[in-house]
Amino acid sequence: MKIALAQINPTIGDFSGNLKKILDFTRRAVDAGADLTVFPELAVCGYLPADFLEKDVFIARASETLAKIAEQTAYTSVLCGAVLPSGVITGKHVRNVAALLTEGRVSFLQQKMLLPFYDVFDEQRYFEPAQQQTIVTLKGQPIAITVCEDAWNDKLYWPRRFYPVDPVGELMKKWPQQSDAPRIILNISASPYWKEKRQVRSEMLAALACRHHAVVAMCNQVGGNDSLLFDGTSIAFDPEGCVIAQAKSFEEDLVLFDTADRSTPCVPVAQDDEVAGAWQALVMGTRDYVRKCGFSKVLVGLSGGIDSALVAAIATEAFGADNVIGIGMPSEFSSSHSVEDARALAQNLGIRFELLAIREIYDQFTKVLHPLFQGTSFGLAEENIQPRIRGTLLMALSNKFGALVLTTGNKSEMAVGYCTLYGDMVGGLAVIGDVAKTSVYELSRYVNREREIIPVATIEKPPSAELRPGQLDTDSLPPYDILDPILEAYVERYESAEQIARTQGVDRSLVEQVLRLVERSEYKRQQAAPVLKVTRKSFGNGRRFPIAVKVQV
Ligand SMILES: Nc1ncnc2c1ncn2[C@@H]1O[C@H](COP(=O)(O)OP(=O)(O)OC[C@H]2O[C@@H]([n+]3cccc(C(=O)O)c3)[C@H](O)[C@@H]2O)[C@@H](O)[C@H]1O
Ligand SMILES: Nc1ncnc2c1ncn2[C@@H]1O[C@H](COP(=O)(O)OP(=O)(O)OP(=O)(O)O)[C@@H](O)[C@H]1O
Ligand SMILES: NC(=O)CC[C@H](N)C(=O)O
Repeated sequence: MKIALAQINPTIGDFSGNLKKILDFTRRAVDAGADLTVFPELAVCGYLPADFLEKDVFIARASETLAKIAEQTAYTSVLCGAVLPSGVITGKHVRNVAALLTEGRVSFLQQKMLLPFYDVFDEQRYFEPAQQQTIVTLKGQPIAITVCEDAWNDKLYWPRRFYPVDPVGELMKKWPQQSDAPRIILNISASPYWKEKRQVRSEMLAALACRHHAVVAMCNQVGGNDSLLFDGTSIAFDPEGCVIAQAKSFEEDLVLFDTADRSTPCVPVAQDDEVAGAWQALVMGTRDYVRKCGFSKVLVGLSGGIDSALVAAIATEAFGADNVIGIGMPSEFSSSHSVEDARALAQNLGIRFELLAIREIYDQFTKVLHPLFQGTSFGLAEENIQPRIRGTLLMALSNKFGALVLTTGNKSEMAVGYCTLYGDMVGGLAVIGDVAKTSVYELSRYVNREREIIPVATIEKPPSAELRPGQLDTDSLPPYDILDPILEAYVERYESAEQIARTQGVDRSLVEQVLRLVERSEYKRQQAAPVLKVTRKSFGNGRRFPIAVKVQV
């Protein structure tokens, strides 16, 4: 049997657009000789529509779309992720299903059994889990069908946690004894990216193929949906765990393999450069967020610093130089180099660069506030007026010209609250909000791999918010090479202060000071723009903490 993995980028709720994509890919797959074309989990409506799943009209449209796909692909067989009413009265009124479409109708449904509920996943909120798994036969070939998490109950992914049931094991027990056809496990997925995820995923699926002596093929969604970035990287393994087909990462793709063909040379799993991967993920996520929200142009405040430089480089790769505008807004505390460095970056990227003066506005603010502020000394209140003026100007430009403002804060700053609410936190998308400052440097060197795009001066100058004379980030924070490992251990791995101090050889009081900053700035993160997720644990709805707390770190 020839199977095609159709790795598509659906838009959540765009039933007609997703239908068109599914029909186009099916036609292309059949033209290439496919007997069965496989689409990702929830391909009909995109992953995850969240509370839209609670609206009857949404489910009705999803059901109608699935019926249209069946009708219009009657000339072949399709396996497609869909959502359907559950028909069971348990309080969860929908099912996450893999629908097999043959001869113009839904001929078989495999409902998802394991509903992930950790990190960014919240499927138990919506879906009715399957009670059982069934082997289906297509053209005389038995097939085991699973939906994403159903194949993930594996210690390679979860060193400490397992579900009590194993859908794949259950399916294999039901495999027809008399059949000498190859064992086939198909998995339709919406498996989001984080660094190293592709490695974990392919090791896990290869292990599954060997354990059950089966061909294992996974078709993954690609594209960005808000914070979630799907890398695609759909893949098929033979029963020895050799790769027999692999789709591209971060773009739509269609790959075919023959389940019985043992002549295909075993290709090694493509080795992924994680810095390049994160770059591609950020470009794709920025492009998809902005375009799926109906924008085509973006604005970035360019300070001459590295964060805004990296965000502008990502935006230029995503939209082309003509659609990115850099705005310089120096204040009296900006270094003389900041405008030169910002201008040099804009020139290297080929983007438009405009300067707006904030000095007079700042003076007006302080004049108006003077009667109330008099007798107090210059401090945070005055400092923060500057980013707030910049934020107001960027939003005015956004309103006038319909370009989305990109937020430039990195994960380290967001972790400790080193950013001004309603100031430099303005914007629709926190492009590098899951990139620690040390990784910002890594990515910037990657941007400059062939020629200097981000000026060397920008990379080499010590980080500074330039809100008061001679200010440096290190006045308030430990150096980033000490800060970032502490933050990673606390934010991503939930290690304790004692554990961090011991394993990193850092003074316990310094660790506690940093952890207190993290806890104290949760209110800022809950008001921040959505963050593109590129690590195992990012800020956003996969990391939920209350604000009004009194906790000991
Ligand atoms: N629990 C809570 N829930 C809701 N709101 C809460 C709150 N606690 C404080 N607040 C509010 O937040 C205010 C304090 O926050 P905010 O006004 O942002 O100001 P704040 O955090 O005090 O100051 C901003 C810090 O970020 C640094 N910064 C600013 C800009 C850029 C960069 C950079 O390097 O990129 C760094 C700056 O040097 C300074 O250290 C309080 O005055 C209060 O109104
Ligand atoms: N002079 C400026 N002109 C334009 N935008 C600015 C200026 N200063 C700050 N910004 C905007 O505010 C963001 C926060 O900048 P800030 O200088 O406080 O430190 P940062 O977080 O280290 O960022 P960067 O590395 O981009 O300077 C910048 O990324 C930029 O988008
Ligand atoms: N959609 C899903 O079931 C995704 C869960 C899976 N463990 C993943 O991260 O890829």
